[in-house]
Amino acid sequence: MTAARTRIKICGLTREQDLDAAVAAGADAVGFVLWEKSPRHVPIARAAELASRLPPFVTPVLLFVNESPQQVLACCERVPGALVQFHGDETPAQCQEATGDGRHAFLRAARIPLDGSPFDLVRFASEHARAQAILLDAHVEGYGGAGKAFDWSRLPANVNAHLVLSGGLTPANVADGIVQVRPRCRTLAVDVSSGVEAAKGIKDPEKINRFVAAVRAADALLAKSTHVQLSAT
Ligand SMILES: O=C(O)c1ccccc1N[C@@H]1O[C@H](COP(=O)(O)O)[C@@H](O)[C@H]1O
Repeated sequence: MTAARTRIKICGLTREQDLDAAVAAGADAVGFVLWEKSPRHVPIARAAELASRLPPFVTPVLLFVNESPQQVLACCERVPGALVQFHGDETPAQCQEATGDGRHAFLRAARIPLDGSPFDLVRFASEHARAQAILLDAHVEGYGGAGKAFDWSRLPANVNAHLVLSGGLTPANVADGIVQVRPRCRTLAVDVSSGVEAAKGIKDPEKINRFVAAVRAADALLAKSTHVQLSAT
């Protein structure tokens, strides 16, 4: 399946005006970083307050790094309809326990080496088969949100999973990322934090708009090429 609309997640929100800008631009999901060591950290009460502004069909995502299952579950109770993002070293069993045995859907981040050393994504996706999607980020110190892109061309040709491409995406490179990664997976979403910021935790509405426009342009390009391929058969 290559012609579906690319879903968009804007992550690391800390302010009402940034959340509103993401929604107005057409984001499908917005992320709140609950890991205390992040410069974008928000306490759960603040995440819940921001999430309460969301209109229907925009999903709040709660990002954790190696958090206890009890705490993850308690946070999910505070944000109805939240999707969980595990961005640390969580095992499949820990993800399962922390989401109440499947009560809450979750994304599992795969951290792809930047130095070209091998990473078995097909195996990782199969080990984390209960994840709604596998989120791809660059392997960086501090777990994520570093604005670093890995080499997309090294991904396997066929990953039987829904993927979320992240790590160093910007309005300038996201279309290339979509064109390279979409054909390799079941469906593709993109996730951005640093690339639409004015400063850490502070988003730039103009960058958000340009990011969303670039995603839509890539979608249009792919739809056109799929149409050309279908007409030729
Ligand atoms: O945003 C953070 O500070 C963060 C901290 C720890 C783990 C993940 C974090 N952010 C996520 O990292 C990816 C890539 O972000 P970027 O666009 O390269 O800045 C994305 O999923 C963020 O949600």
